[in-house]
Amino acid sequence: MTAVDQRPQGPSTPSKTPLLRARNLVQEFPVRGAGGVKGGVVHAVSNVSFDVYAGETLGVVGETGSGKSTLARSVIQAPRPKSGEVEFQGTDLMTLRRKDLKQARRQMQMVYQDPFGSLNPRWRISELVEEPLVGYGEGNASSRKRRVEELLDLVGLDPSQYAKRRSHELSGGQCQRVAIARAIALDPALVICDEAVSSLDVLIQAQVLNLFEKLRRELNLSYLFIAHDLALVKQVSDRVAVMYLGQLAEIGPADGIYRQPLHPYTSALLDSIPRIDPATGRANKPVALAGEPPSPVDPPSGCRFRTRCPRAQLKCAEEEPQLVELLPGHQAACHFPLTIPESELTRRPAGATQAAPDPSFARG
Ligand SMILES: Nc1ncnc2c1ncn2[C@@H]1O[C@H](COP(=O)(O)OP(=O)(O)OP(=O)(O)O)[C@@H](O)[C@H]1O
Repeated sequence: MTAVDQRPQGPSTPSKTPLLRARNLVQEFPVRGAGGVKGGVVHAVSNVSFDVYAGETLGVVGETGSGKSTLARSVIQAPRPKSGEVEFQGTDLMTLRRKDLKQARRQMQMVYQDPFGSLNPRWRISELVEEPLVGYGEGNASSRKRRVEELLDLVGLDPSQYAKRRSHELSGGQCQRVAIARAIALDPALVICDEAVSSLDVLIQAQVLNLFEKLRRELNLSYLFIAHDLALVKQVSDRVAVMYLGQLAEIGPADGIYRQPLHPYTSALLDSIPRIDPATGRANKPVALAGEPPSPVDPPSGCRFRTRCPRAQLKCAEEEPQLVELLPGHQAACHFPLTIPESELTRRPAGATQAAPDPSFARG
């Protein structure tokens, strides 16, 4: 993968040094066959590189099983990736010892999908929010009590009403606010949201997304925001990374990705959701993405998307496409990217043409 500068462009550029720098991340899991016999590996994340800048939200989208959660867990080294580089606030996480990793993890917190499952039902809300502070030896009982009240206020839960309750007395949205209070308790720089609003209904989703945005402004947070819902990711992200079968298909400014997708996979994903074309203002007719992703145990040679790609040619089976910057700050890994207007073109990958595709090469 070409390690080009992924700095976000334009006036919203929050900072020039990446807060998080991931390069060529690889994560694989052994597969057990019948009787526990070793049977190959799941290529869950293969050579993924990206940056997250201070104050920005990088959205990560892709079908189920594309490796989004594994990518997030690889970043926080849980478990450590098989290979690659992860640099956070200038520190190489891959070589840190357990004790130092714990310190680094103060600054990188996760919010998960299941708001109920992530909270111990026997504990009071105040104890749940206090737990990370206790775990890192922060303050004393009275300073922690004040901090817990401040945190509950920050996430929109009145401490006098909620501190003494338990999670089963709260709604899904309120539980997710508690999970967010826990995540920000130690003043992190990065919060990784793994489908953090996916289980909430639309109205509550909007409220929790507003909360994320408010916290980003007030606490100068950065987010790695993982979701399979493209519309939702667009709403919150400065930039978006599109994953397919463990690899990045495309990464770029959110507006660019949605207005001018370069990778046929991104385009197919966008076609599969009801949306308004920003250029024409017209609603599309959603078209389901054909076929199933191939097995990550035995991914296709060359481009992993070629078996479902209407533009595939022989080259796609023979050569793995590298991420190449085709528009400012906008990269795609495709030998035959979608047409780019001449006026917007920055650089074409060597040998790529816009020739008519031959789908007969789209074989598994
Ligand atoms: N611990 C594990 N052991 C074996 N395989 C795993 C493990 N964790 C993930 N995988 C596999 O790795 C691939 C990527 O999974 P991952 O959960 O990262 O995808 P995802 O994009 O987050 O999917 P979803 O949207 O469904 O959460 C899948 O094929 C999954 O089955």
